[in-house]
Amino acid sequence: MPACNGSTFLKRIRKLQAEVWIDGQRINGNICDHAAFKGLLKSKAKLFDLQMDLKNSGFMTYPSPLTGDLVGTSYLSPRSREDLEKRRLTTQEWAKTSGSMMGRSPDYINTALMALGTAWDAFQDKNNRGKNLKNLYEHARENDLTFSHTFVSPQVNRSIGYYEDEDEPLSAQVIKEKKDGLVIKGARLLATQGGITDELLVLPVGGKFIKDSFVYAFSIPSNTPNLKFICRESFAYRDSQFDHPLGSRFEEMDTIVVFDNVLVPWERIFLYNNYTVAISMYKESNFYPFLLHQTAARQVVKIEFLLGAAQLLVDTINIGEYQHVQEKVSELIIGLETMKALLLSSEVEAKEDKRGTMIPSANPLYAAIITFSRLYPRFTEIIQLLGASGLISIPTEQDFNSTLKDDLNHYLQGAFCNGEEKTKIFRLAWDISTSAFGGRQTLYERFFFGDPVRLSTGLYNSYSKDLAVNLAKSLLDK
Ligand SMILES: Cc1cc2nc3c(=O)[nH]c(=O)nc-3n(C[C@H](O)[C@H](O)[C@H](O)COP(=O)(O)OP(=O)(O)OC[C@H]3O[C@@H](n4cnc5c(N)ncnc54)[C@H](O)[C@@H]3O)c2cc1C
Repeated sequence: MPACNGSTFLKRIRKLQAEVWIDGQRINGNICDHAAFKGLLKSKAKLFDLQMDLKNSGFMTYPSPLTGDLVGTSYLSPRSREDLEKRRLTTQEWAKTSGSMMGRSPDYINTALMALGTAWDAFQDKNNRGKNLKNLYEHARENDLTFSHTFVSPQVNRSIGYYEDEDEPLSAQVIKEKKDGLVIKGARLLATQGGITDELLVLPVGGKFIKDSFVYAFSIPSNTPNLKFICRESFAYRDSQFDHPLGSRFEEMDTIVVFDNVLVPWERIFLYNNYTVAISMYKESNFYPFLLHQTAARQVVKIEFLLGAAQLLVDTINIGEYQHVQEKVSELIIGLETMKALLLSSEVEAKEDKRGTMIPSANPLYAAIITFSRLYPRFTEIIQLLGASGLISIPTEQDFNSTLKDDLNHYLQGAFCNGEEKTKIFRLAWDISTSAFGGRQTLYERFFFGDPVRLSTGLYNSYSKDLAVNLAKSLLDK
């Protein structure tokens, strides 16, 4: 089955029956109907329907190089700037359905698989691990699979000198080699959407003190025996779209992943005990530029959404004449235009690599992700500063369906609308900026791509500063 629609996707997830725990209980039955997941899964299903919509078929799908059947563009290995544009448009078309509140729409990890799978030869060894990766990429693309992923070890002790040396494994590690595969025991953080995607992609954790038993990468079905996903508290705590316009539809859930002696078949492993590959794999596959290109495309839509929400607040209580309000909204406009410029510049400066893959330029994309991790918390703050107490005077749908309706419509009216219309807008702004769902979004945009401090260090170390230094030097003695 190539590119699929929403109902095929939901059928697969329903059948999966992965071991997912929430509030101390293992989920039995249809996870697609569970209060914590049903909103998100319905929203994800709509993404698949959108890609199958004929009016989008020009850019959201392309003919598979294996079969000629249409497959999803997020799997497209770009050969030209036009391909990069197609990838960007696909991401943005999906992002618009949620105002980019679904950070893990399937295109995120599909992009990772595309990058790794295109460079499969770099993983090839006498055990055919590169071929395993190629098979994984093709299998995912041809079946339109969805993935969650993990590459962070438990946050136990992050000091520079810490070296895990416990009898009982903490970070997931290889504890046994068997005839049919590797046995993994221990935990990994933090798989967003863990247990509700077809597969879990497990990538090596970074760090200087990496042990042999940590040098592995594989993908396994989410329902692999002894693989547990432990959920945090759900932020989809009300069904009502009026009450929780975002949380009720786009709450993605984050999970701790526990490998309780999980057997990973050899054919699923594309890296094991090979430091050379572990160190070079991200650079060799252009993993980061591709993931950042998807990320920046999504984040552009997110700022646009926040800008729209901020302007709705301004209009609703008619505060647009104040200069500081104009300045605050302008901050969003400047952020949007900056992110758009960085994204497009990554495409203009794209270059072909030795495999003929068109690689977006990394520097503008690093600048974008680091900038965005600072902008986003400021933008949610601006929404709070503009909305003020209106963000908390937000009665529920039930209130508006009760005898209170007339009072609420009258006393909560806005400059040009009744109380119910105003509450709808302010509930949206509250769910962006102030609810538990909104708080998690802010944390997500700060950290999901890694610690922004260390990302800046990476940029400092990789950025060629010679031209700038020479320019400064040239002016020293004039
Ligand atoms: C909502 C959310 C969803 C996420 N989803 C996923 C997912 O699906 N898959 C996944 O793999 N990961 C996911 N992550 C995890 C993300 O990759 C990490 O948050 C990120 O890499 C930072 O690691 P950490 O959280 O362990 O923070 P830590 O590394 O523990 O950092 C904590 C603090 O210590 C400082 N610090 C620690 N070590 C150093 C150092 N060496 N140098 C300088 N400062 C240091 C940091 O700057 C920070 O202030 C998610 C995170 C969030 C918040």
